[in-house]
Amino acid sequence: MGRINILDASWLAVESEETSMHVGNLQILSLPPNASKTYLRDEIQRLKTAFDVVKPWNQKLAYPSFLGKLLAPTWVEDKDIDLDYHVRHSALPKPGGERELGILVSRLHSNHVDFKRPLWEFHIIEGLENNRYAIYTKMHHSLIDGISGVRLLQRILSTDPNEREMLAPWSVGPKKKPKGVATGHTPTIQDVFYHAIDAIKEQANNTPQLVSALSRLVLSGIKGRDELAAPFVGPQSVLNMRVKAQRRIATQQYSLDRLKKLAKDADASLNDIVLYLSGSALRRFLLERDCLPQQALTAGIPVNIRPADDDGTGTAISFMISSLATNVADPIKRLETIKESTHIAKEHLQSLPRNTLNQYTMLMMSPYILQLLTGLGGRMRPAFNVTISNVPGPKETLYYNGAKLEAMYPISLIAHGGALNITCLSYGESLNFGYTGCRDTLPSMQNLAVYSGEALEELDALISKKAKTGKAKTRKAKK
Ligand SMILES: CCCCC/C=C\C/C=C\CCCCCCCC(=O)SCCNC(=O)CCNC(=O)[C@H](O)C(C)(C)COP(=O)(O)OP(=O)(O)OC[C@H]1O[C@@H](n2cnc3c(N)ncnc32)[C@H](O)[C@@H]1OP(=O)(O)O
Ligand SMILES: CCCCCCCCCCCCCCCCO
Repeated sequence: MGRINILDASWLAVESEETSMHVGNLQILSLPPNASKTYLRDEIQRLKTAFDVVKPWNQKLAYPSFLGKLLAPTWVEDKDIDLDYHVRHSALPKPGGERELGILVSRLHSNHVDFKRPLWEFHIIEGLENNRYAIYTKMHHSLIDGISGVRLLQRILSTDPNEREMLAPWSVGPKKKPKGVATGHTPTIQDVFYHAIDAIKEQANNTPQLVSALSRLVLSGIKGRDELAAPFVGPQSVLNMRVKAQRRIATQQYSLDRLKKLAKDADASLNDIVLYLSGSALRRFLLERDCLPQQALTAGIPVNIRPADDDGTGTAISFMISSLATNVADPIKRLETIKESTHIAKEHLQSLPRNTLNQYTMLMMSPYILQLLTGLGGRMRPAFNVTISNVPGPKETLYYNGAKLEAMYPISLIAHGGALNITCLSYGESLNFGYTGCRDTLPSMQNLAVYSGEALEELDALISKKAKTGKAKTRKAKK
């Protein structure tokens, strides 16, 4: 892997005692038919003694020199990885339901990874009712994002329920690269300089487009000149103070087909529906606490900028910003406002050439990164009020050594000035929401999940009614 890219380096830079920058994945599996009593213990033993450990699982950080430390660390291979440390076995207290699992995973997600070792942990959790168990995997965001995570997962798991003797997750290599493609190398000090020079050269070549896109963002923020939601224009809210180290997680599952049908009927994108459900739940949640800002909350939405054929690691995301229309009481008008806002944000992002997206992202996010580095995060206007991320996951049912993957939920990160992250990840027929929040800011965060379910019922009913009224009017007009 060697040189670390600027986006990945940013996640490392803003890591702090209160803001760990790892992400996670919670999977629920059913035990294979006829699993022995020692199935999980045996499985863990097998995983801990895996012979090969490949990227990204064997990568640890190194600071090649004093100068390297100033610029960025590099990735080196840990040739003596201690799997007994990384692979953990836990059990749930009775009755071993979703509640007990949520409490345990909230605690596991609150702990930092060890920065002297490869930046991941793998937990097998037994004692989940109805013959099931769970896997919680944690990895630093500098090594993985939602899209690379899904691609990795698809290589590890199988669509064949009868496949056995499967490799440990950390032994599954990337797909073979075509000949002639450069692979990672041991980093040298020159790499650090070349990295900086490349970045400056690339930036100079693309300056006109970048300046134009950033000016539009800045002007829309200052003058409210167009409907493009800009960073640092969202209102202050209880979600945008400083956060503490402990996390709380909540989950929610919906039928993907139901949401897609609703999106079609409402002439919206699936992502608009995700934003609508999250914004509507937040509106109700904050209204009940008498702290809904008058101005609409904004969402920071990670956008995948990874090429379709890339199965590498690290981060390849940009951000767009959309209004959540939390100041609009009428549900249909709220959805229309969100649709308009995401339409403009997408068109803005698409106006940029692909090779400028990393620089654009860094320039857009750097004031926030600076806030975080200088301790001002959560003490000034937030970059956006809440992060809402939508990750397309595997469509097929997946298995590991005969154990069926029943469900999986994304668990993400938060930072000062943004106490809540909502990420959804599809799997098969379902869209699975993971809420990650600051434990102290959001004591009743599960309500957000409940309210988003109720917002869905309400919108479903309104859109069906609208469709029926429309049809009735057409029939009448025909007569
Ligand atoms: C046992 C071994 C264990 C090992 C575990 C190893 C690794 C862990 C595994 C997984 C890790 C997950 C960890 C989660 C970490 C979270 C951290 C992050 O969040 S990083 C940021 C990630 N986010 C992204 O990269 C964003 C990606 N999304 C996009 O870019 C989106 O496209 C969008 C910009 C948000 C929205 O785009 P658009 O407006 O164009 O979307 P539409 O709604 O119009 O959709 C277009 C098209 O796609 C379909 N769609 C949309 N969303 C989904 C979805 N979630 N699932 C399925 N399909 C989806 C939609 O229906 C449209 O389709 P069609 O055109 O056919 O109608
Ligand atoms: C890709 C740019 C890197 C930005 C670096 C750190 C800023 C921290 C912001 C945290 C809020 C965003 C969380 C998004 C998580 C999903 O990717």
